[in-house]
Formats: sequence, structure tokens, C-alpha cells
Amino acid sequence: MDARDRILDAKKIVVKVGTTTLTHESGKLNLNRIEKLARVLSDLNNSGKQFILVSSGAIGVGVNRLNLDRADMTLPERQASASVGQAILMKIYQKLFGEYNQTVSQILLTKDIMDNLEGKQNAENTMNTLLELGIIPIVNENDTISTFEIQFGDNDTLSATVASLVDADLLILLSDIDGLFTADPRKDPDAKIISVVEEVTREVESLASGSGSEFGTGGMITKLTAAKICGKEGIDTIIANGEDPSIIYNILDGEEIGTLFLSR
Ligand SMILES: Nc1ncnc2c1ncn2[C@@H]1O[C@H](COP(=O)(O)OP(=O)(O)O)[C@@H](O)[C@H]1O
Ligand SMILES: N[C@@H](CCC(=O)OP(=O)(O)O)C(=O)O
Repeated sequence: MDARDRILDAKKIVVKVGTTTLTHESGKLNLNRIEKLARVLSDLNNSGKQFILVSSGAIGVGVNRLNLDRADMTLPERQASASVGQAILMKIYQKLFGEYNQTVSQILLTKDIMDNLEGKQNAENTMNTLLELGIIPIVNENDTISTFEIQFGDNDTLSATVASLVDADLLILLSDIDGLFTADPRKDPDAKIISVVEEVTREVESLASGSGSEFGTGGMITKLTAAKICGKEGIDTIIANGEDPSIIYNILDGEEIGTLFLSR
């Protein structure tokens, strides 16, 4: 089956949204965008697709609520912010998905779940049961118990872990950028988008750099790591711009959008 047919057939889909997609530049929630995301995922769920939403944003939203000094925050303050922000995020998700009678749930994970046989099995069972019940699980890192991930971690690789865990058909990484470019377009105005990547080689990796935003972590580097993890598991990955969440319809209709990383 070629990649286009695989995408058209995809049933179990992991969608990751980054901080920059969920918030305005002020750091406050972009309610219009989250509302659209909730509508699109609920509608596609009604059509028979299954979704897991991996959502960042907890730290950014929490910092905003607590009025902390963004430039000078301790690690525990970032953790405290994530704890406050996660609750705010879930309240909004409950409300907006609720408008479409779509039940959502919360799952907080750390990537080392893959190293714990029992924990991995429990997470897999829970997620697959939620999907069978028609629920959209909303996943984030558990920033309270893992400080490593706040400093170096990111939800890109977490979303690849989740996709592997549930044996997803497709991973969609929605970001503030159209896809992988030949260089960071914020720094190089001549950078061109790459529409298909057959393999994440060192040469491909050398095109990517870190995040341009204040609360995002990882940038393009960790998106490539995610694509690499999924590729090995036979899962295709697409990076696309989350500015208008209805792009998910276009992606699932097989349109050439963003950057498609082919699985092996
Ligand atoms: N080669 C590249 N192509 C596209 N974006 C890149 C590249 N290298 C670095 N970036 C940066 O990665 C950013 C996306 O990552 P990030 O800020 O972590 O977003 P998100 O919050 O969606 O995870 C882009 O806005 C861009 O500045
Ligand atoms: N758990 C953190 C994740 C931070 C993060 O990875 O951000 P992003 O690079 O925007 O996906 C949060 O919710 O703020």
C-alpha cells in the first residue's frame, strides 16, 4: 500500500499540538483555535476515526495564570506552573469537546513508560479501551514527577511513544510552521519546505534546529526524532501547520500538505 492509501485508510491517529498552536503570543489560550480543534476531532471521531490528542501548553498557560517572571523561573516553578496550567487546559477541553458531546479523558505520562513492562501494558490497555469507548484521550507529560522532561523533554517524542504504544496508523504533529524546511524559516527567508522525507538521515537532521518560542521545547529537532521513532514502527508522520485545525481534514483526505515522513 502506498503512503497516500495508508493515510486515507488511517483509523487510529495521534495528533500532537504544541504550545505555540494552543496559545496567543501573550501566552493566553487561543480559544478560537482550541474550539476548532475540538470540533474537527469530534466530527472525525463521529465518522469512525479514533484520536489521541497529545497536548502541550500546561507550563505556558500556568505561568500566565500565576504571573510568574518568565525570564527567571526555577524548575519547581515550572513544575508548579504545569500543575496549574494542566487543570486549566483540561477544563477548557472538557467544555469545548463537550459542546459536541465528545467525551475526553486525561492521561499524564512520562516517556520512560516504555521501559516499565507493567506500566506500558497498563497504559496501552487504558488507551485502547478509551478509544474503543469512543473517547478522545488527552495526553501530556507528567511534569510533576519528571523534571528531566521539563528541561530537555518535549511532547514530540512523547507523541511518538504514544503512537507506538497504541500501534497508531498515523502521527500528525501540528506546529506553528508548515513543515520541515531546508533551514529554520525564522532565520533563513530563503528556506524551502520539504514535502516528503523517505528517511530521517543525519543530513535531514542537520536541517533542523531548536524552538523559536518561549515555552515550546525541542523545536524541529524533536519532531524529527518523533518521525524517526514512528518510522521504525511502521507509522507515517506528518508535520503540518496547526493555525487552522481543519487542516486535519485535508491531511486525512490525502492532500499533499506539510511534510510527510514515510515509515519503513
Ligand atoms: N528546518 C526547520 N524547519 C522548520 N522549522 C524549524 C526548522 N528548524 C527549526 N525550526 C523551528 O521549530 C519551530 C517549531 O517547534 P516548536 O517551537 O517546539 O513548536 P511546537 O510548540 O509546535 O512544538 C518552528 O517555529 C521553527 O522556528
Ligand atoms: N508538558 C509541557 C510540554 C512542553 C512542550 O513540549 O512544549 P511543545 O514544544 O510546545 O510541545 C507543557 O504542557 O507545557
